[in-house]
Amino acid sequence: MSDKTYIPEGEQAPASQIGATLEALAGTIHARREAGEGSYTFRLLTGNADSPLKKVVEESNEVALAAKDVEAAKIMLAGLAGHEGSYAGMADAFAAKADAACDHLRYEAADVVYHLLVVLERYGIGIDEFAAELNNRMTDEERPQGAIRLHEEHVKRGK
Ligand SMILES: N=c1c2ncn([C@@H]3O[C@H](COP(=O)(O)OP(=O)(O)OP(=O)(O)O)[C@@H](O)[C@H]3O)c2ncn1[C@@H]1O[C@H](COP(=O)(O)O)[C@@H](O)[C@H]1O
Repeated sequence: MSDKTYIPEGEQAPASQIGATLEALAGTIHARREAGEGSYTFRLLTGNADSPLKKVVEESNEVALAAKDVEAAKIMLAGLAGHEGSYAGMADAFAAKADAACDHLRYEAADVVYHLLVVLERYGIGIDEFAAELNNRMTDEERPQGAIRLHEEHVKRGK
């Protein structure tokens, strides 16, 4: 746990699926600091600083394009509304396109998260400290019990 963060006294840290997944991935990425040139993650962590940053930008762009593909398929589907009987084949095809585009969106989103975690690791920001950043933005009603927080002096409030 980073010394910039804390869990309020008397609260238990929560357990969750996405938490376990992100923690395992962040742990793997951290361990790759010692892996050597054969590891893609090692190369991103130790090579040219621009490489992982470019990947975050590139993969974020892929997320946007994938989402636009979902939108396009949905627009085509909506255009057929009320005429599905006459264009049943087309409606099925656009529905399948939208579904495949959602799969692609999820895939690219995972690429963004992986590369983002690599960037955070490169600059020594652990997964808990990142979680604390998100937790600090939540209202007391939204935030899970025991969620880790940032100490006040590390809270940034934007420019
Ligand atoms: N989660 C990932 C992960 N996600 C994406 N990538 C890599 O990121 C790169 C993305 O490159 P590309 O731009 O070619 O993207 P693409 O996905 O092929 O296609 P597009 O995004 O262009 O559509 C590929 O080389 C992927 O293998 C990842 N590489 C590693 N991991 C995790 O990190 C661990 C350690 O990896 P290594 O260091 O390579 O052993 C792995 O076991 C995984 O758990």
